[in-house]
Amino acid sequence: MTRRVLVSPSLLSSDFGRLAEEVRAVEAAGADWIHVDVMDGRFVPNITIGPVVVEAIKKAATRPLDVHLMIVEPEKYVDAFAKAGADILTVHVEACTHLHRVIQQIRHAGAKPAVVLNPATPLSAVEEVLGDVDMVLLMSVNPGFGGQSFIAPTVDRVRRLRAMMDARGLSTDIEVDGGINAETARRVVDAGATVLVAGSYVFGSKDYAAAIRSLRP
Ligand SMILES: O=C(CO)[C@H](O)[C@H](O)COP(=O)(O)O
Ligand SMILES: [Fe+2]
Repeated sequence: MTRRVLVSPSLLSSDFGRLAEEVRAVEAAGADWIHVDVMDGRFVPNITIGPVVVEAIKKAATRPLDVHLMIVEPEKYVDAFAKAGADILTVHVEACTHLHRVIQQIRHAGAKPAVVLNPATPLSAVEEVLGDVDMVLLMSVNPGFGGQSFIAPTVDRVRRLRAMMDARGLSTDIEVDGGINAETARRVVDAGATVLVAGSYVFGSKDYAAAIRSLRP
């Protein structure tokens, strides 16, 4: 089956001093979504941005904002990020004591809920909520930094997650984040991924449009 594949460039590797320009540049280069990495220095050993900056990105963007929350107690901030303009809000299952409740909270706040798994978290952690989310994100690096190498067993995890969805008659998006380039993109798309996050590969290239094009099947 041929599925549509979306590219969501991660602003983590963009020039933060020219954030609005970078957003406009990747959109002109063909980005489908804009991936925004929120880190709190607790869930991951790095700190990035909060709702105020997401609001500024929203003003520059015309494409959906795909906001990846790498924070503890996400339920405290979901409403603020939705209000700031997040279209898709993704929470780590490892950070949620009441995952189902947080998913409901995201939908109630007007955003599309998604859940994300670290590379070592079993797929069974999302099994009970597969019917409640718009997307499942599989991390293909340990979260916290851009520019890391793709963790190869992710390909088989994508394949098994797609089979779990197929068995339930679901065509939910599977996003992959970390170490995505033209070669790893092809492997995860063949396994059933439908959304590709790419930070250093896109923003580290001289030609954003060529980089984005090379990720598509
Ligand atoms: O969530 C992330 C890191 O935690 C980033 O989205 C990811 O690392 C993208 O960067 P790259 O494509 O350079 O690996
Ligand atoms: Fe991310």
